[in-house]
Amino acid sequence: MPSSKRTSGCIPILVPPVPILVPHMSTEDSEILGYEIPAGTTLFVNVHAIHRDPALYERPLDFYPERFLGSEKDVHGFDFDLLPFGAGSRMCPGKGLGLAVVLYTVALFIQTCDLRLPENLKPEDLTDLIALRRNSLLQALVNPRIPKDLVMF
Ligand code: HEM
Repeated sequence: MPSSKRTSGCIPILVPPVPILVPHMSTEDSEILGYEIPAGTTLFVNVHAIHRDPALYERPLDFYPERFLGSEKDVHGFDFDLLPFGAGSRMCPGKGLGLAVVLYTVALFIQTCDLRLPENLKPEDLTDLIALRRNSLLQALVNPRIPKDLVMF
């Protein structure tokens, strides 16, 4: 599997950090789903809605990263149903750095800490928390399991 195909599952798609892409402008007259879009129209792409569309994703609201195992979809702007970094000439120029930082941070946490839920939370509550809905705080008990002088955060 080429390395570019391995990154899709790392990115939270349920609540994309940029839910509506930066404004794009159509450069020519076009028609999308029966809507006429004249050249020069300012367009807002609602990635938040695309990533929750049950026509595109089975069980879209579930935290279910395995959905990408064996999938050919990637986050590099060619699959228009998976656009955490946008697409085209205005696509996120920090994509490589963003992917590396997310991967590094998650790997560091898993390698160096035991993560547990507080007693008042059950694993099934985790879906809401991982989805980072605005009204719920992410709560976790974090215990370093390497010597304190090696902890870098
Ligand atoms: C996981 C991390 C990140 C995500 C999910 C993300 C997502 C996005 C998205 C969706 C856009 C709009 C693209 C479009 O409209 O087609 C964007 C634009 C942009 N991002 Fe990121 N980004 C991330 C990290 C970064 C980093 C690390 C940098 C800089 C070091 C960065 C700099 C920018 C800039 C400058 C734009 C505007 C590009 C333009 O308008 O031409 N991003 N980002």
